[in-house]
Amino acid sequence: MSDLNLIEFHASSTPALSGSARVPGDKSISHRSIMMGSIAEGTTEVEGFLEGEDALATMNAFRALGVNIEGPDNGKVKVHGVGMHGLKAPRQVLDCGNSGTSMRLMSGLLAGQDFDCMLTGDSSLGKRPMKRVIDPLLLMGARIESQEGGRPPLHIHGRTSLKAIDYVLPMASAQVKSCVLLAGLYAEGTTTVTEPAVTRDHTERMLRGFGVEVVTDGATASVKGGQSLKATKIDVPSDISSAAFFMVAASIAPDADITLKHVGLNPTRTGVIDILKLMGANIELSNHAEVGGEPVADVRVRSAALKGIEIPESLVPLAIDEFPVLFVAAANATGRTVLTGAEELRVKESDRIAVMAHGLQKCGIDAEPTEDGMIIQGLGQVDGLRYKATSIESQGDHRIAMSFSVAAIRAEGTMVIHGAQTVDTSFPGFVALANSLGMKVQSVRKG
Ligand SMILES: O=C(O)C1=C[C@@H](OP(=O)(O)O)[C@@H](O)[C@H](O)C1
Ligand SMILES: C=C(OP(=O)(O)O)C(=O)O
Repeated sequence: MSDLNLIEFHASSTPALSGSARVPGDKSISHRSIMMGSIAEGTTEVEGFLEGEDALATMNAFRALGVNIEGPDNGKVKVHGVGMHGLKAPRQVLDCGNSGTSMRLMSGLLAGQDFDCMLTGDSSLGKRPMKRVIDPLLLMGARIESQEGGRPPLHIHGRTSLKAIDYVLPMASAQVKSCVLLAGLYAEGTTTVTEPAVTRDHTERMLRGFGVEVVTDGATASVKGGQSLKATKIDVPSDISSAAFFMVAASIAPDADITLKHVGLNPTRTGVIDILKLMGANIELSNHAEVGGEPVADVRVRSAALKGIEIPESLVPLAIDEFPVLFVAAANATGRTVLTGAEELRVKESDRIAVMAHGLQKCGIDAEPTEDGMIIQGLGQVDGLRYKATSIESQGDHRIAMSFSVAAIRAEGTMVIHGAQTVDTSFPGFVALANSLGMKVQSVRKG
């Protein structure tokens, strides 16, 4: 489905953005609420669950594993946990759709079950590397078969005797860290993961919320096998990765003042705010609170004269999903923006370096892809429209479709974005919300 052109976005420029909005729930936390709720004892109640295709793929997979899950109903979900050893062999292949998080985290959780299962996904997921989770799981004693080069589908053979490992992650990946920690719950001994740079820590936080002891010490997280999870309540904050589109939109629009409500501000996710502030963005936080172990706040963003910067590499994993839209910010900044140390962008739903550079070049922007990043010569704060609108292929990647909808704010003409149905993976209702803030995005059904 991801390769088809079922929906086109027609996006055009707008001078002003105003109002306030609450973007949907955090995708990473929504996935984890289903996974941990399923293996917990008791009923976990979730609020603010993201009803996007990725999180729904995780939900359907756990239903196929015998878990009774009620909802989603306006973001409310009830997961009737079956306990650590209550999952059942699925009768069908588990379809992870477009979602790397589903496949990588579920691999860890399923490696220690006493049944076999198959994990598959769409054509975008079919190209993504799974060797990064297979390698540590094999070290733990799991039995997993994959396609050539460690690609999906994955065949996970039941194995109830995993052994704990001390694993140093070869790349900064919260998905791999989480996969190993979830497998560690089923292993004999204490499993330790060390990361080369700070990555999102929702798994560690949520495991603690379910009563599991997770020991963290600097770059290392450890979990002892054989612990059980106790059901809890989870309030999912708004997804900062979805809010990021409007942070950039309001920064580059000539006359903008918007507020994004109840945004998750876990410090392992706030790189986008730090980077935009370094570029000169006008961002203010208020109403700080904590929900279910995760910090949240309202984020007010006003127009600003952005300037190009060298993005500090330490911020890369903390903003990993926001680079497509940060490239749009850079295109509208004065001077050169340089991103390095971001080779992980090449193995997301699309090669986000190649696809974004190509699209920006089609708009007439000087964007030079490098092996691990991009160099963008921003067009700066000239009045009026900055570059030309063009036609963009989403390449099965929601963040590409939404980033070019934002780029249209400063483009001359109508940006036509093909295959835009992919935004439903992470941001159902994107078009309505964007238009409510003053953006001009039309969703056109094809065929
Ligand atoms: O753990 C998670 O929920 C995620 C981790 C990141 O992936 P990597 O672990 O591959 O960096 C991110 O890109 C993805 O959208 C969600
Ligand atoms: C990379 C992403 O997700 P996933 O890896 O779960 O497909 C994303 O949402 O940008």
